[in-house]
Amino acid sequence: MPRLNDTERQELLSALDGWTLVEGRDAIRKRFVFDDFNAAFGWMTRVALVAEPMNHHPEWFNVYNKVDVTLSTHDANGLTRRDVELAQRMDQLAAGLTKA
Ligand SMILES: C[C@H](O)[C@H](O)[C@H]1CNC2=NC(N)=NC(=O)C2=N1
Repeated sequence: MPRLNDTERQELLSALDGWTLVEGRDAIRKRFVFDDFNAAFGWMTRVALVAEPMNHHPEWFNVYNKVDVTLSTHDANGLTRRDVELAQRMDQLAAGLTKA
């Protein structure tokens, strides 16, 4: 899986909602804030069930109602379409559950 080229970065990454580039690494990140731990962990569980068959796994850190997610493709040492796909699936699964 090739890393995103400059054109793809401009098109695909700018279309993502709330994801930002990580400094010093070719990766994107987003903080999801839920009502409580149950909502956060329920979402993480649903994401896990989507990520596993994609064979694409998030780096994430959860405290109570917050989940900090970093996406990058380790095999490519940077961002690929797989990261964009997983980011979109995460956003879909979080729709209506996250706080501003
Ligand atoms: C061997 C296995 O296919 C790889 O380690 C998979 C698993 N999950 C992965 N997840 C992510 N985020 N990037 C990868 O390159 C990756 N590779």
